[in-house]
Amino acid sequence: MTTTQVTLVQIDNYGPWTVTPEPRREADLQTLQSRLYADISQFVGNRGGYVFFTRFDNMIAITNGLDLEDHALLQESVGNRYPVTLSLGVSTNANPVQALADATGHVQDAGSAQDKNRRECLEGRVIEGDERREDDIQIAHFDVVNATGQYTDELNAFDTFIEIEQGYAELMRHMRYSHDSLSFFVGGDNIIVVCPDLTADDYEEAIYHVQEAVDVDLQVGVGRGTSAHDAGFAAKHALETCRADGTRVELEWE
Ligand SMILES: Nc1nc2c(ncn2[C@@H]2O[C@H](COP(=O)(O)OP(=O)(O)OP(=O)(O)O)[C@@H](O)[C@H]2O)c(=O)[nH]1
Repeated sequence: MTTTQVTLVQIDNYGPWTVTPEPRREADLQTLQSRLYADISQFVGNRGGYVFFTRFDNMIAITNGLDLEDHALLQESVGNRYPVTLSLGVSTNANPVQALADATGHVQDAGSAQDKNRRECLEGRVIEGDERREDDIQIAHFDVVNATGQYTDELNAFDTFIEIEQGYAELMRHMRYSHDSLSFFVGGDNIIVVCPDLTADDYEEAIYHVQEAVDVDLQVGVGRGTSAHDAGFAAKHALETCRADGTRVELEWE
């Protein structure tokens, strides 16, 4: 059974900061947000985790393998180098949506996202080292079948973007409400989904749903592992099997 450890990363009091003493240049905010994301991705990734940029002011990380000291070090390092600070909430659950809900609750209980007195809160619990198992994380790596031939080489870049985003929007809602899973667009035509113990039939059903709803054709490789990296890497290999064999769903462990 999966045990996903999820960390909500929230920039403290960011909204007011972006307009104090007057609105800041948008390009500077975009640069700050993408550099901060890159730094957090490197920190978490070096420890086997994944972080997804989501809204940039709130990011969601899969942190199996990171303990509370790691989280505190991330806060200290960002606080030393950026004009903003981070609050972190951590939780674990077999259901990734529930883990994220609990992690979010920890941060919300510490104060509003726009409370100037809430800074660098770190709340929650992590999986202890001796409780870690090989099937703690299940990750599905989806991509659009032949996105290059269907869209990239055919449509203008914005119309391609609309098609890919439509597929993402439909998949993310379906996986959230029908399969307790968290889906994240990661670039190109790729979507990484953090799942509980789903079966091949569940993935077939999701692909069929997206096809019917928005006419976007997906394939998926699924992997398991102790960390997000292990599971995600196995998922990438399974996706290569889809590409080689022309199949739509491949589970790395079957
Ligand atoms: N984040 C991420 N992006 C990827 C990955 N693989 C491919 N991409 C992106 O997806 C785009 C399209 O590449 P592919 O998915 O290989 O191309 P395709 O035309 O859909 O071909 P098939 O997937 O073989 O059907 C690339 O330009 C990259 O931006 C990956 O593992 N991770």
